[in-house]
Order: sequence, then C-alpha cells, then structure tokens
Amino acid sequence: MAPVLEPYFKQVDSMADSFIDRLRKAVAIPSISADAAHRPAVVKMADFLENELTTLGAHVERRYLGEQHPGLDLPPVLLGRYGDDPKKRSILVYGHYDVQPALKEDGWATDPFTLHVDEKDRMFGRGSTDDKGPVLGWINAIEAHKKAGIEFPVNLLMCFEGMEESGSEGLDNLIKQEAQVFFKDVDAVCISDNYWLGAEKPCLTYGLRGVSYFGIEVSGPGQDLHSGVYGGTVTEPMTDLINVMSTLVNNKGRILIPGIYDQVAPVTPEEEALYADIAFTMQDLYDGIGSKTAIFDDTKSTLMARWRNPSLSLHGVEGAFSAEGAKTVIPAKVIGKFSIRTVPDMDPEKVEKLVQQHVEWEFAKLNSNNTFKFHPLHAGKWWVSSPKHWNFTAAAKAVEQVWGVKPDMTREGGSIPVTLTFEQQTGKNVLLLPMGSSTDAAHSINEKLDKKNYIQGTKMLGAYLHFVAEEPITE
Ligand SMILES: C[C@H](N)C(=O)N[C@@H](Cc1c[nH]cn1)C(=O)O
Ligand SMILES: [Zn+2]
Ligand SMILES: [Zn+2]
Repeated sequence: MAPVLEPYFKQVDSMADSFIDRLRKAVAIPSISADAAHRPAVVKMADFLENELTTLGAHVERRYLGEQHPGLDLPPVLLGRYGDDPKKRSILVYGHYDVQPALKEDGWATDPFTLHVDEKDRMFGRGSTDDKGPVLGWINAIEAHKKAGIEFPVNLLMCFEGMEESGSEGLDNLIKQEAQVFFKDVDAVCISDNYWLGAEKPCLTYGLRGVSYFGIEVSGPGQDLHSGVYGGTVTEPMTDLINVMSTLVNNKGRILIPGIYDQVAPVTPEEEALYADIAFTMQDLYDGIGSKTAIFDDTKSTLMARWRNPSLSLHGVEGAFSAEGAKTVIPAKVIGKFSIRTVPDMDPEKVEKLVQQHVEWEFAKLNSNNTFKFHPLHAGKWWVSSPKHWNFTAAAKAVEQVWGVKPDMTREGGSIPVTLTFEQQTGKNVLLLPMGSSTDAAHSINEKLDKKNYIQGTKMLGAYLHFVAEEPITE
C-alpha cells in the first residue's frame, strides 16, 4: 500500500461514527428539487454543505442561476476549492445535494428523512446513496486528511448542485461561463453519482444514457365531476390520456413511437465482445428490482437494454385520483408524465419532435373534444467516453487498494445531464466513480447506502486523489 494511504485509511475508520452523523444530518434535510414547496429545504442543504466545507477551510462561492419560473429561485450552485498549490494537480468533483421525492406512505419501512441504520449496517434514508453519501465522501476525505495531518494530494475543485434530479436547469450555462475561470486549471473530472452493477463488485463507469422528459396534458370539464352524475355524458380526460399513453411503449419495453430506433447506433463487434466479461448475473438484477419480473432472461440482453438501447418509462399522472379507497371522481385535467432514456446517436431535439408528432397524432385519432397540450419538461444528453485514460487508471488503483479487486468497466442506464458539458467545456477526461451498489434502491422506497460502502467509499475517493496526483499524464 502507498505509505500515506495506511494512516489515511486508519483515520477514516476511526471517524466512521462522525461521518455517519454527518450523513444523518444531511438526510434530515428534505432537499426535494421537484417540489417547489421544498425549495427552502434545498437551500438549507446548500447552507449545510457550505458550512461543512468552510469549517474545514475550503473556499466556497455560491452561484445563483436565476428563477426556475416567476417567483421560484433555482437553488444555488456551490463552487468550492480546497487547496491552491500550482505544483499540484487540480481535480474537479461534481455531485448533487437535491433528492427525489419521498413519502412514508409510498411504502417506506421507516421515515425517509430520518437515517435508520439496521442490524446489517444498512443506512436507510432518501439521498443516502443518491447523492448525499458520495458528496459527503469528498468532505469526509478532506476532514480525515486534516485530522491525520496528511498533506492533501491535489487541489480539489467542487461543483455541487441542487437541481440534478430535475434536469440540472441552468447548470450548463454556469459551466460554460466558468470553464475558463473557476474551472480553468482542471486536469480531470470525477463524479460519484451512480451505482455498482451488483452488490459486491466495484466498477468505473464510462457511459450514461440521456433523458428526455415529457408531460402530456388533457383537460375538458371546468372541475372534477361526480362519475355517477356525469359518467357516460362527458368526454373524460383520463380516458383520452390513457389511450394516448398506451401507444408509447409495449410491455416488452419496445418503444412504439415511429422513428425512435432509426437514430440508435448499431452494435459493433468490439462492443458485442465487452458484455461477456462483465461480472453481472440475473440474480443481481432480481436483487436490484426485488422480483424476477425481468423482460429478458439473459445478462447480455439485460445490459444492452440498460446501457445502449433507449427505453420509455411511464411515471405517473398528475391530477389523477391515486389515494386509497374508491373515490368516484372524473378528473377534469390530467397530465401524464413519461421519459425516454436516450443513447448514441440519438439527438434530443429530434426525439422531442418525434414524440410531439406521435402524441398529437394519436390524440387527433381519438376525435375528442377535450384539449391536448404537449410539454417537453427537460432533456439531458447521453455521454460515452473512453476508459483508457490516466484518470481511470488512477481510479482503478484506488478501487483495488480499497476493495482488493480490479473494477469492471461499465456504462450506466441513468443520466447525469451535465457530464457531457463538463467534458466538452473543460476539454478534460470525466470519470464516474460510484460508491453505492445496485441494491441501494435509488429513487425508490427504502433507499439506502451500506455503511461499508460509505466508509470504504470515503477511503476510495481519498485514495483516488492520491493516485490521480501521481499518475503520469499520457494524453
Ligand atoms: C444517475 C443519477 N444518480 C440520477 O439518478 N440521475 C437522474 C437524473 C434525472 C434527470 N431527470 C430527472 N432525474 C436520473 O437518471 O433519473
Ligand atoms: Zn437520482
Ligand atoms: Zn444522482
């Protein structure tokens, strides 16, 4: 082991309880970006991070991105710097401090905003793995170095945002503005915001799918109606909406919108060969989804469906009755929400046009007297890079040092909208270095991060900074 890593690892172990306490405080702040009513909590989470960082001696600047819509400010982006030594490399890390919505009634076993550590050392709470645990991992790494009196190996630049789960609105522009200012000395970029393929084997990630998110609105009656009094006499918005939504995708995952697959890059023999060597079993998938209701029964088709093929998911219907019991209502206005995960070489603008044409055509076919509106909500591009870069080599060494195995090289089915922007604007390599595992249930009920992944993950992030400081620059 590199001599300096041993005391660092010891220090991290000795501080495990206080790191968990830091995560407990962060999880307690319900920083849900999708819900305007929670915006003060998102800002509170920015305050919390700023305070943790400045207490450790980091320099932090808050950047304001303007309004999301009239009367609602976007949360601040935190730009941080720890160390300013021209002789050291500068590594930019990105993470997000907002979370997905969560309600106990959704089916959580415990309160989503109270960190609950069970007998298996699983730490349950919204944001534990996505992405508060990893963001705090960087802060923990700074603190452990400081406490152990170990010289920090790099200048650490940080970009933490509060809108990732809602399309990273405004951040692309900020990155463009800061590319030659705050980020001008960056040598490489690292993002810890995705997950291992299974529960045991770490990975490094070199690709993400994009996401294009849509709403389709159908309205008619002036207010919600009694279905006994008006059922059969009124054109029901929900019926129209379900008709249109049922034309988007079939239950084998095939997208039914004409033209969508025309843009998908063909599989090359080199890519085909990659799937054989990935440590991934169907049981890993079943563990992740909590059932055996998979579309495919082999790992290659499953990985291709997750990494390199588009998918369309139906997420929900705003305005629909969804509570327990049997309310006999005809909703007056409903908005169906769905998104398409996009892959090379799909162009978000073309995707949007195809979707709009399709849903408007399908609605027109219904000959309805209701009103139909199409809302493109947000779009983020896919990203694929090469893992043959010193940034990845350094991360692989860190993984091996901490976990004792060589990482798999993976792609990710999820999306981190600004990854491509960082790559294009800084002109530097971007690496995804996940902390959590496939069983963490990000975005789902009972999201968790294993204590082991958090503490070993903190070691891994710190070790990565040591290796990346030393790795010879080859491109
Ligand atoms: C992979 C990352 N942790 C994540 O969860 N990203 C989100 C981003 C997003 C975009 N629109 C809404 N959320 C995701 O992939 O869903
Ligand atoms: Zn997420
Ligand atoms: Zn995330």
